Amino acid sequence: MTKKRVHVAVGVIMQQRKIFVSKRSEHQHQGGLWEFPGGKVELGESVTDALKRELQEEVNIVTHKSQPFMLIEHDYGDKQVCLDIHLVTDFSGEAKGLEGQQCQWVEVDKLHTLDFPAANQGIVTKLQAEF
Ligand SMILES: Nc1nc2c([nH]c(=O)n2[C@H]2C[C@H](O)[C@@H](COP(=O)(O)OP(=O)(O)OP(=O)(O)O)O2)c(=O)[nH]1
Ligand SMILES: [Mg+2]
Repeated sequence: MTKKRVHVAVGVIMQQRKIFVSKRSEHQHQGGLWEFPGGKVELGESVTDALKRELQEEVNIVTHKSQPFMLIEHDYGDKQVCLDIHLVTDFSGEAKGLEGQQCQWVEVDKLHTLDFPAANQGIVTKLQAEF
């Protein structure tokens, strides 16, 4: 059986050494864990466009500037993900959860204290090494 493989645009929204994270709802894949907002890249859509669309839909911000940060391939067993992670360095609007999800700004130094999906370990390590 071929496993589902999804390409996900993920945004690390950073402002003054703090990063905006949201909690995945219990019924979602990897539910109840913290995440960097984002979602699936749709057919025919660029990663940048997907990122912009997802961040607007999920956390209310309009992305003005983003740059590629890292790419992570991870196999959860039931699902294979390719996380296309981008740093969002310029945006407008107040970041807040538009889908009822819990959200918070967290200091880079404290990221490791939150529970993230396994695929995110590398992101946390790289962010703490670089910022
Ligand atoms: N957005 C996001 N997804 C992550 C992270 N880490 C991680 O393993 N994932 C996985 C969980 C999901 O399997 C997948 C993202 O799918 P999603 O549920 O956000 O997709 P979506 O926003 O398009 O939502 P939907 O179509 O399912 O309603 O990537 C992360 O930091 N952020
Ligand atoms: Mg999403």
